[in-house]
Amino acid sequence: MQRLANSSRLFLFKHKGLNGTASVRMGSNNKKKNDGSNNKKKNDGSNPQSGHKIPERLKDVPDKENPGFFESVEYYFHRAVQNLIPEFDVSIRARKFTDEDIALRRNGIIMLMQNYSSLLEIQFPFRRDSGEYELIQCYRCHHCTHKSPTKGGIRYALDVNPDEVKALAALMTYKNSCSNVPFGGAKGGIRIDPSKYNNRELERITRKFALELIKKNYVGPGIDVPAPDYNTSAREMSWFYDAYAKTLGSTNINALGMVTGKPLFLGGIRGRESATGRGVFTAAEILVNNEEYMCEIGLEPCMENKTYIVQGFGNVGFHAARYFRRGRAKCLAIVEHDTAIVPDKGTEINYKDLHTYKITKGTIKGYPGTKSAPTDIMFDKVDILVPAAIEKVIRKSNADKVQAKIIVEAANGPLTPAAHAMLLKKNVLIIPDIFANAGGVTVSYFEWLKNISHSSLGRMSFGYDKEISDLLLSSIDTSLSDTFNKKIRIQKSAMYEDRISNATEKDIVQSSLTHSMQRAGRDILEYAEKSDNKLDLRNAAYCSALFKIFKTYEEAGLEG
Ligand SMILES: NC(=O)C1=CN([C@@H]2O[C@H](COP(=O)(O)OP(=O)(O)OC[C@H]3O[C@@H](n4cnc5c(N)ncnc54)[C@H](OP(=O)(O)O)[C@@H]3O)[C@@H](O)[C@H]2O)C=CC1
Ligand SMILES: O=C(O)CCC(=O)C(=O)O
Repeated sequence: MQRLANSSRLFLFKHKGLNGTASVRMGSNNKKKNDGSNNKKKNDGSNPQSGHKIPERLKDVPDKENPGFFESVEYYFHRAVQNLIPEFDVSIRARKFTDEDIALRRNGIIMLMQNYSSLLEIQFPFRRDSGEYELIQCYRCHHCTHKSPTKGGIRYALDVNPDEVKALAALMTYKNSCSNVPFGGAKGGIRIDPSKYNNRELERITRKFALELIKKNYVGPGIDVPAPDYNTSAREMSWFYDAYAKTLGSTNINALGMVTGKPLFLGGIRGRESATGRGVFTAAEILVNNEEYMCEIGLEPCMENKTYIVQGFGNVGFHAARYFRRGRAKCLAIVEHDTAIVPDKGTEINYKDLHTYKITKGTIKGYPGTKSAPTDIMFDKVDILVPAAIEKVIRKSNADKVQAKIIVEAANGPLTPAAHAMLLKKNVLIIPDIFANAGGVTVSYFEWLKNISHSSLGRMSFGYDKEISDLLLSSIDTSLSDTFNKKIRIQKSAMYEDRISNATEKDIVQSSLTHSMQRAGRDILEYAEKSDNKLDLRNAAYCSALFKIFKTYEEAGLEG
């Protein structure tokens, strides 16, 4: 298939920002032509000709087998900034700054957008039920605070460390912006293997961590709002909330908004638990239904019968797998760290049942109607690979084994920059984390809105909407009857009747989530379209995110 992307093409596009419309040339292509070697982007997508340089310390990131997680995100950040310099400058120029000031101001904002704002490291002694003491290490990082509150999950794992939380917090800043969630970015974690603690111990650890953050005014409904992530769920969020409600939050009417992903009866929202997996599927669907993109990678533009493999059968993987099945895609394997399972020919996995099986048995191994397979089955030939476990699972040393045509990054950072570059070269379509897994934080935002407005979504409008639509139909009846001079009654379909009479919060959450993903997807594809490589959706997603953050900082002013 002829690639549409062409590195020697000039792209003139219009950006309609708050300061009006500006024409900008993107990337390196606005350079005059020479021997052709100088004015092209490099294979890794970086664009040295833009005037913005990737810092020397990050130069070898795209070659490393195991780069730092934060430096990988920084590397993607700088690649995107190289593409955005002309847009940034047009935006500043419109505010009547001198040429010298434009460069200073632009570089100042770039510095703000890249670096984290603060990183809190907490250690506290903890007495186990056995009587032994341990020192528990926890972290919370606030990345960009251009919008308040900051937002991002809390994970429990042995490899939680400062580098990881910084990277995950930065990803949250860019993810929120990419999906138009009006928050800054944050992330936190506790360095424990939760499977080694009983429930009472986990509750005490969670409450202690929460209290440390509360005492320091580091979390709160308008400051920083945690949520579930790897190895945490609604249960930990309840403990977190309760620790706040019983202390500083006892006088705060918005206390419920201090954490999201809570259980329903504690201010949670319908649809949050499945939101990340649902969003992963929606992101995939947007691309899989796009004829041009499917033509580029040689696939039919429809979800039906596409094959998929999911790595990680936790919250995100479970729901993503369920939605792919609902979209009539065909599961080839589910991969966990101890095993993989492959459905017997002609059978389909009932994911809810498999989820219960995993909770009861502690593994997916032996699930009826499936065979065990080695975990490297994830590198088999498949249309869609969904890594939904942890970061850096696809690296320089195994990227060439990947045979998938599409990778949907359900986990945060599952590909290293080296793997990303190698797979792009192989024409693999990578749907990046900051877009693909944004469903979770999007619905967390809806939960926060519900909490601070003290009303479930739709509560004040369902009855009114029904009355108005009944009135509309009866006025159409009257008008048709008058026109044709006989009694005419519009028949309501059963689906309409059901939707309008039985509307629930979940309907609003799900349709708003789909709308939000579609809008973010459109913005990303617009950036991809005007770049040198339209398959590089990561770069396009970063551009989409960074421009909005840039505008926020720019318009707020930098002197405060
Ligand atoms: N929860 C959310 O709303 C969001 C999560 N994410 C990201 O999605 C990813 C998964 O999160 P989530 O589903 O919540 O976490 P969970 O803890 O619910 O699930 C993680 C799953 O991955 C499995 N797993 C861990 N390591 C491996 C491995 N090396 N190979 C195969 N499977 C593995 C775990 O198995 P086991 O149980 O045996 O350990 C578990 O089944 C993380 O990167 C997270 O940051 C992103 C956005 C939102
Ligand atoms: O729901 C949220 O606030 C954050 C979810 C999260 O941690 C993530 O998107 O990585």
